Amino acid sequence: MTLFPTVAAFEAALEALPAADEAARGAASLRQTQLTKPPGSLGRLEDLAVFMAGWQGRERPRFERARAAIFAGNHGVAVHGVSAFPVSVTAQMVDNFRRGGAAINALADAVGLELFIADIDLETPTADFTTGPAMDEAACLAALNIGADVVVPGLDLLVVGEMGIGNSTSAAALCLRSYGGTAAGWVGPGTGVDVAGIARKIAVVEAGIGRHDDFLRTPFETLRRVGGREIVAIAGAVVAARLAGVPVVLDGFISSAAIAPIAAAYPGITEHCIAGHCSAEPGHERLLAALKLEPLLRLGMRLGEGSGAAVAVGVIRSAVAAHDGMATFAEAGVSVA
Ligand SMILES: O=C(O)c1ccc[n+]([C@@H]2O[C@H](COP(=O)([O-])O)[C@@H](O)[C@H]2O)c1
Ligand SMILES: Cc1cc2nc[nH]c2cc1C
Repeated sequence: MTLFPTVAAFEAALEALPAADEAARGAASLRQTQLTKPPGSLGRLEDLAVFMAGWQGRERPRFERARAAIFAGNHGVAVHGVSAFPVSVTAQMVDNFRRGGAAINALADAVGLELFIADIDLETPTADFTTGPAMDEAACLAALNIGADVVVPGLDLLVVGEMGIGNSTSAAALCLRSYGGTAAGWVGPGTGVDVAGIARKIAVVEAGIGRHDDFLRTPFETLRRVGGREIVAIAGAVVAARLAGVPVVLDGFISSAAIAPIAAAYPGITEHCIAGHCSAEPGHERLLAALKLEPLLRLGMRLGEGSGAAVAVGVIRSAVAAHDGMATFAEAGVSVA
């Protein structure tokens, strides 16, 4: 099924984002007060359980089927020497994901996440956005729908992650356009570029935003002109998950930047999202503040590929398990008086 057959369909979805189920949230909050613990003593686990209840629309959220969708794309701006690694690594890492040898394979296994890998036209990198739009409208719509398609019926939680050499430059451009500031404020080492590499990244971000400035008027246009296919797919997956009532765990700087153009125009897009962690990429802290998301974890990770979000899923799983498995005061015969 094509959830977003046209740009207008995508924009209509953004105008009508569904809200959480307040009755389910209320029932879950009440249950939290009845469980055998002092009120509030499970801290953020309590909020997570209520959050999951609200988006799933059930007092006792399920954790039977959780999926990590990892999108991969290649970037034309990589020709400017903005990454510490060659573009060929993107496809090689996708092979590694498929063979089970990457960090995300081990981390997804550890928390019971099924893994879905979508590599998008790796042999045809997006165009260099310093000279023209990264994608045409058809390619951008196709990527949105590749993302939307990962939201299959029956999912209880979706993790979004990415792999794409050069994509931290694209992410910085999306952040600059969405939230202002300076290119230097959003650019960081990514895979580990040196000071000269950071200067090249800043120049590329400035050139890209300068080149497209007048045309970056909608989330779609911003994603199309300075985004990348894996980034657009994440945006499509996050919006599709919202329409399906599936809570989302965002990974690092690039995954979070994928929704920045949408969030700048429609701040409510983050309501069904959890920031799994705050990565070591310096722009991520600033971006999460702009998105008004408090990260679950701060582990100094900067890998991408959904890895930090996968670790955070362990915490969310624990929150749901406590909410579902604990006895109430009445059941346990524990007297509060
Ligand atoms: O998730 C993050 O915050 C993160 C921070 C730095 C790098 N990465 C990963 O590294 C790649 C982007 O870095 P770069 O230097 O190639 O732009 C891409 O494959 C990301 O998954 C990811
Ligand atoms: C090896 C490698 C693995 C990655 N996983 C996500 N981004 C990555 C970038 C590199 C370079």
